[in-house]
Order: sequence, then structure tokens, then C-alpha cells
Amino acid sequence: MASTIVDNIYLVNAPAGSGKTTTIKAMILHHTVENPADNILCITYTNRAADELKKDTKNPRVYYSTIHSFLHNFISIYFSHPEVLELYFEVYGDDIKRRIANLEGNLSVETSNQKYIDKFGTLNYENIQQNLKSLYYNELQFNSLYYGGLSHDDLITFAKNVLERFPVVKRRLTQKFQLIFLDEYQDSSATVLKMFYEAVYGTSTKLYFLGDKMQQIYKNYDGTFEEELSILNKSIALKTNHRSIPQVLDILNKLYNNELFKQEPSPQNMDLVPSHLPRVLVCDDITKSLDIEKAKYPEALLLFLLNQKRFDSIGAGNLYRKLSKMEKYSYIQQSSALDVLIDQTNENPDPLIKLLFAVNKIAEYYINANLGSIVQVLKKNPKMFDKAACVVYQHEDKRRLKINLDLILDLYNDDNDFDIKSIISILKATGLAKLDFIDAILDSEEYSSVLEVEISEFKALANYLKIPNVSTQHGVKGESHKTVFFIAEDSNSTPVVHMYRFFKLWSYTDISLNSFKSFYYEYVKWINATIHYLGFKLSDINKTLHGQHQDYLVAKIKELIENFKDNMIFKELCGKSYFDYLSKPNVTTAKGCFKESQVYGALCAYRLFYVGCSRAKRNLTIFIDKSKIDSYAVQLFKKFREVGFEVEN
Ligand SMILES: Nc1ncnc2c1ncn2[C@@H]1O[C@H](COP(=O)(O)OP(=O)(O)OP(=O)(O)O)[C@@H](O)[C@H]1O
Repeated sequence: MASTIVDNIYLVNAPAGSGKTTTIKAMILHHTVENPADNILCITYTNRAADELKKDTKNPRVYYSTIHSFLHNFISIYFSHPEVLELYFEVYGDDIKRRIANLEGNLSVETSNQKYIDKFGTLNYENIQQNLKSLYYNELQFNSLYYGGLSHDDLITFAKNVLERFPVVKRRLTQKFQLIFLDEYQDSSATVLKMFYEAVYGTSTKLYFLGDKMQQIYKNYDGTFEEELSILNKSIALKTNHRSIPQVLDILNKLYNNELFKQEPSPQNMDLVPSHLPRVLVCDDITKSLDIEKAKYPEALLLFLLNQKRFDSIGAGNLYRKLSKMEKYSYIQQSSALDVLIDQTNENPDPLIKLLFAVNKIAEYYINANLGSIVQVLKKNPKMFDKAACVVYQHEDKRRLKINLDLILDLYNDDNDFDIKSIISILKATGLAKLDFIDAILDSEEYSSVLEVEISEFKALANYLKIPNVSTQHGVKGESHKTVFFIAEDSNSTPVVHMYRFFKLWSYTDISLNSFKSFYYEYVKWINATIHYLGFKLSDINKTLHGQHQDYLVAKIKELIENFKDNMIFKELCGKSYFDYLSKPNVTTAKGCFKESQVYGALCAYRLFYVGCSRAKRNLTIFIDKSKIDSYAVQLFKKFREVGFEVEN
């Protein structure tokens, strides 16, 4: 790999609040003025981020998109080309043949094979090749191999294959776009980064990767783009923090713990006075302390780890729980339960939630006797509401509409709680809503448990959305808030976050992202090599396997301990498990070894803690659970004070 700088591909890796998003907006504006005929592509991590950027720059030559929508749009035009279908069979042929043979006798594969036979009469490789006329993006976690359905991940890997195989497609990318931004690059997979890098390298298009390694929250990046990153053009350095007051920024700099990324406070934030200094509240009962502090700072943004807790805290926990259990929200789809619960626009893809938002809007207009706006809501949703109900030419029409609205809203506003189904049923009974629309919801088995949720939960949600001041620690990237409450929590399932193990590590060790990350990647290599040799994960070990591999494990673990003997992170996060195994080698102690989450959970916590703290413009409070820091409280308080927090114990 050449070590010269790649001129036209930039890496802007800069800490939170340094103005990356603002820089993108400014560069787009500048470029569109200077080069009005150019096309610009801006890839963001979420639809929400794309919408946010779009708001300020409405120019048809600027395309904002998530990577999946973009790739889908860009390559789907080739999905029925014979050469692309040939490539598909080259890439997935072996998987398809394995699935047809189903040597393991997998039941679900057998069922899907039978389904294919029922549909096409026979199932063999040639017959699949003949039947498959076009590929498509299935938006699922798994490929629909026989039908050409590319999954969420494979849309990306296959797109890369297409670009590599057909230079003309690759060239089309740079011929079309003269300027490309890839925001939040740290959360993109190396495949995506390489794809853009290879397409733009040596062309006149300019490509900018923007992001912050410290804010890498998703596990997409596997560390295999480091060499290329090292030779990118890094001439744009963003050294000023425009978001936080100096007291908060000081904490962020110390958390980042890397002179290269140290930020200066911006002049306009220098003299701002916070309501309190950054503080840590050590709580016997976090919920109680939160209630007290919420009353003092009603505008505070509450950062929870899990969406479930976030919705619990606003009084819509059941609604979120039931909705996220629906099949359509259980996979990586375009929309999640979270997306539909916060989308009050007409584009909300969930019919029930969209209908409830409309009812809520109608209820608000009704209080102000704003019949005109109510009719507008009805008219704007011709799929949901009956056209005849929206006609209010005569006094009689108005009277009829009012009677219907009274029936619905009396129930909606009743203090005695009813379930959502009651509201839906009354909408049906009044004839205001369309019968087929309502029946599709009422008859759907999927919605039955959501319909049992009390309407007060939905009202709490609608109320909360007026001032959305509760979020998750990973969902809040890119935002700024005057007052932030960060609630320290652990999670052992997705996302795996070990906040308290991180706090312990941090209080005893001088960590930086670089030291932590390089240890993590090196440790993962050891884990992978061990799993590769054994042929199974340590979590699957049993007595027989342990008997067969004990000697290997003991030797490997001794080697591992020797290798990391001076590494404090290893000692703190993993050491005990390995010493436990060596002193008592058995199945139970073996299961504690070579576990990636042991390190990843704390690394993820480090980043989330940084992301959470960095949202605060002025006031920052950390809520920690006293019972979880027993063994290292003194050390932790010392560390918190050293970096600039006041500790209220
Ligand atoms: N040059 C500037 N002058 C004044 N304010 C700025 C400037 N650049 C950014 N800001 C403000 O600072 C805040 C942070 O900026 P921005 O969101 O662009 O940073 P970022 O690097 O994208 O942050 P993060 O990585 O945390 O998402 C925003 O409120 C923005 O309006």
C-alpha cells in the first residue's frame, strides 16, 4: 500500500461538537453556488440524519440518503442484467447448492425447499437459474437465495461485487457525483468505506469521510480499513468545540484523553454560566432522584441506555413493548417500533399509530373549536377517513360531524382508561374512519396485543413528543441539549454495555480510545484464532469437548496471559476469568474465557458515556447506582473529581 496522501479523499475525524455536520452543510452550500451543475451525494447513517440535513439545503442536485437506500437506487437498475445475475450465481451459487442439498436436515430449510417445489414444480440449481429473472432487496436479515432477495448486509456486499466486476458501474458513481460525503464514517462497515474509496480514488470527484471514532456505537466496522484511513487527506482539522461550555468541554477532553483531539472552547461559550457544575449524583434509588431532578430541570434531556426504559419513563412502556414484539418490527426493516412511535407525519408506515396520531391531532383542534383544521386532517388522510365525513357544506354536515367527534373524543379524553381497541371500534361505529382500513387493523392477529394497551399510554407518548426530552444514549448522536441527565446502566443483551465495569476500569487505569481499541482488536484476534482451532465457541463447550481440549486451553491461556501481562485493560476486564480457569479447569470456568463481550461491553460503555456527556451544552448530571460501585467507590469519586465533576454522595 502506498504511503502517499490521497489528495481527493478526505478524512475529517473530529470530536463531538466540533462542527462536522455544520461543515457538511456549509460545504454543500458553497459547492452548489460555485458549481451549480454538479451533483452532490450525502450519505448519512440514519433517515433521521438525512432529513435533518435536507431541511436546510433543498436543492435537487443534492442527494441525501442512507447507504441502503442509495445503493438500492444505484444498483437496482442492473438487477435483471444477465451479467449481474451471472455474478449473483457466482457469489451465492455454493450457498444455494448447500441449501438445496440440506445435508443437515434443517427443518426450516426443508419447508422452504418444499415451498419452492410447490410453486415451481421442482427444485434444482439449474431450475433456480432459469426461474430467477431479477434480484431485489428484501430488507431482511437473511437472503432469499432462491428468489434473488438480497438481505440488509448482502445488499452492501453484493453492490461492492458489482462495482468491482463492472468498472462502468463504478465510473457511473463518480461521473454522476462530483462531491460525496459519508457522514458518521465510524459506524459504516469497511466494505462501504472501501467501495467508495476505490470508486473515487484517482478521479476528480472529492470524497469526505466525516465522523468521530469515539462515537462508534454500532459494530459494523471490523478494523480493516485502517491502512487506507492512514493515507487519506487530513488537512481539515476541526479544533474548536462549538457546543459545550468550557467546564463540560474540559471533561470531554479528559475522557477522550488524546492530545491530538483536544478541543478549544468557542468564544461564544466562554462566559456562559451553567445552573450547576457538571456533577455526579450517587443514588440509592435512581428513579426517585430522577423525579426530584426532573422537577427542578423540566427541560433536561434524559439519556437512558435502552429504548424500553426510555418509553417506560414517559409512561408508554407497554405500547413500545407490544409494538416491538410485532413481527414486522422484529427484523432490520426500514422502520422499527421506535421509528413509528415518533413519526407524526403522514409518511408513518404503521396504520394504527398513524391513525392514533390523527385522532390526537383532532382532539387538540377540537379543544380550540377549530373545525376547519379537523376537516383538513380528515381530508389529508383519504385512506383512513371516509370522504363523505369530510364534507361540511351545510349546517347539517357540521352537526353530524360534531356528534361523531363527541362520541370519539369523549372516550379518548375520558379519565377512565380504555384500551386502544375501544377508540378504534368507536371510530368504526361512527363511520368516520373507513371500514376496510379499520377492519384490517382489528382483524390482524399481529395488532391484537397492541390493541389491548391503554389509550393513556398513547396520550403520554403524544404529550412527550411535544417536548421530546428522553432519548437513548446511542440514539442521540448529533444532538445538542442545554441540560443532560445521563443515567448509568448496564445491559447484557443487545446492545451489550457494561457501564459499571467501564467505570471501575476507568477509575484505576489511564485509558484512551486508542489504547482500548487496539487492545480490543488484538484480543479479538486471540479469540478468533482459538475458536478457529477448536471449531466451536467457548460458550458451547461441554464436558466431552473440555476433556479433549483441556491441554490446549491451558497452554493457550498461559500464552495469552504472558502476552498481555503488562496490559492493565486485560488485567482489569479479563484477568480473573483466566486465572479462575487455570486454578480450576472445568466447563464452567472455561465458558468465562475468550469472551468478546467482556471487553466490548466496557468499550461500548466508554463511547456511550462520551456521546452522552458530549450532548450537554451547559448542565450535565450523571446518575449512578450506589449499590453497583461498592468495591471501588472511593477510587471512582477521585477519578470523577479529577476530570471535573462534583460528586454528590
Ligand atoms: N462555526 C460554528 N460557529 C458557531 N456554532 C457552530 C459552528 N459550527 C457548529 N456550531 C454549532 O455547534 C453545535 C455542534 O455542531 P455540529 O452538530 O455541526 O457538530 P458535530 O461535529 O457534527 O457534532 P457531533 O459529532 O456531536 O454530532 C451545533 O449546535 C452547531 O450549530
